[in-house]
Amino acid sequence: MVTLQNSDLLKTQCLVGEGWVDAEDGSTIEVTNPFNGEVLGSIPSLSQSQIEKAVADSEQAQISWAAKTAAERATLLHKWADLIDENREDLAVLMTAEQGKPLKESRGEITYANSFIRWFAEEGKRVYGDVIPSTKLTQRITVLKQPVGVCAAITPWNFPSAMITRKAAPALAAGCTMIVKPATETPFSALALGELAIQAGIPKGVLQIVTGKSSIVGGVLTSDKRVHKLSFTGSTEVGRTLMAQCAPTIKKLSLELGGNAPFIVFDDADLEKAADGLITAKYRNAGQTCVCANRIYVQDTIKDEFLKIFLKKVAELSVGDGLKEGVDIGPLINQGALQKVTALLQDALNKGANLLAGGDVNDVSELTMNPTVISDITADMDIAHEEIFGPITTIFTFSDEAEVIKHANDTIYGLAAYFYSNDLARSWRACEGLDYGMVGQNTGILSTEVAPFGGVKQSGFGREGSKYGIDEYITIKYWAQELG
Ligand SMILES: NC(=O)c1ccc[n+]([C@@H]2O[C@H](COP(=O)([O-])OP(=O)(O)OC[C@H]3O[C@@H](n4cnc5c(N)ncnc54)[C@H](O)[C@@H]3O)[C@@H](O)[C@H]2O)c1
Ligand SMILES: O=C[C@H](O)CS(=O)(=O)O
Repeated sequence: MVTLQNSDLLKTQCLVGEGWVDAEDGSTIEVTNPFNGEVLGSIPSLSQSQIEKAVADSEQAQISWAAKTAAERATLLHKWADLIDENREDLAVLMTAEQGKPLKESRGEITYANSFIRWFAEEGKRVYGDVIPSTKLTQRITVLKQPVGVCAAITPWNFPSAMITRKAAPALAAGCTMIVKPATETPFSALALGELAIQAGIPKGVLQIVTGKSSIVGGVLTSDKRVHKLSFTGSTEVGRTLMAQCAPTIKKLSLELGGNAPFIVFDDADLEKAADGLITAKYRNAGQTCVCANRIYVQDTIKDEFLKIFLKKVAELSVGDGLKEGVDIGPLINQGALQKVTALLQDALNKGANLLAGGDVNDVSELTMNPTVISDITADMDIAHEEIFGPITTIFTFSDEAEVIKHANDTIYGLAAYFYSNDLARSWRACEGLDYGMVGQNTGILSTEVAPFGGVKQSGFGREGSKYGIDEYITIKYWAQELG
């Protein structure tokens, strides 16, 4: 079990329009701690009719929620954020227990998740329309911006809180209501956020958190014509499925999908900073983030010097139970994840990659993989093309700038890319040449609520955070008035 200061935060029921409920047939899904396999509790597996009822309640609640002023909604959102701040340690402990990431990262995620609530509470007050000069003296043209209405969100396990508030905050600020289906691996973080939303005074039905079989919950949320928007964060494979399921009802979509980030170290880079940046970009959340450095391209003339610096830092990483202070790398989320990562590693080694560090499971737990580094990666290796989603650094070598940009872009994904260089002209060539939604220069982390987060190509579309994020939950209405 997990020990919390505020026991109200461990919710084992779903939050729907009528309040906290069990599955009508009593069915449940167990939730385990990936570090030690301990059962933390269980959550309901709601029925199709319960999800349909949630949609009806969301539609009803949206009428009065949208009738509030943006300032009134902001007050409630800030109260929600205040309660999240007050319960940050408990929320972090709950997240580490169900997801495995180190406590310091969980604390950081709660702060990051809360930043979206604070940001969009204020952005909701700036949903401005337009008055357009008409071509006729007797006509007036006005552009109104209004909330989309009932929205749905389906979110991943790797950021159990931030991926929810990155959607719910702009939706609620805009006057929409939202039904969230969190990953079944990490529901408690989502349900705790729901509890605090209710405590903040956000009316029942405005934010609902539902759990159950993905096919049942997702089947309703993607097909019900009363749901006007789906925001999905997860794998590209599932994104394709959900996009197709939403097509018959022409839903507004945001898709934040998979990544395959290149990380380029040019010969003019500060190698110490590049090594630090790569540690962050590769090993955060045990490599289980959509923006993790997946392919590391090091210019041949500085490769040996860079590897010497980097491998020293890798050796200093601490692997263990995320609930223990000082741990840098926790477990992978489940056996399937470990098997996928291990298979990618073995395939690379079988095809000639060199093992420079790690390569095995740490005996502290069945799912904790030691930080691993392999070099001499070639295009015939699966790891050169697939999203690794594990703590494996793959080192490629290059000589020519144009060549590396071409290789960096040779993927179906287009989420994040990174490069280290201090040359002005090269920086512009690299940033403009990299076909990605986000580019980090001389940094290994892009997470901030003030900038537009999202991808191109098969990493999806739509943007979250920034002044752009609220547009995903807004419709534009053009009003022509003939006064003559
Ligand atoms: N672009 C981003 O912002 C971003 C952020 C985090 C994770 N991701 C991506 O997510 C993936 C890892 O997360 P994951 O394993 O949870 O992804 P996933 O796609 O397996 O699952 C994501 C969510 O979708 C649900 N789901 C799965 N199949 C479904 C279906 N048929 N119908 C309805 N819902 C369904 C899951 O239960 C979960 O809630 C990686 O590819 C990662 O790159 C992307
Ligand atoms: O994995 C997905 C997250 O969006 C990464 S980040 O924390 O937003 O950078």
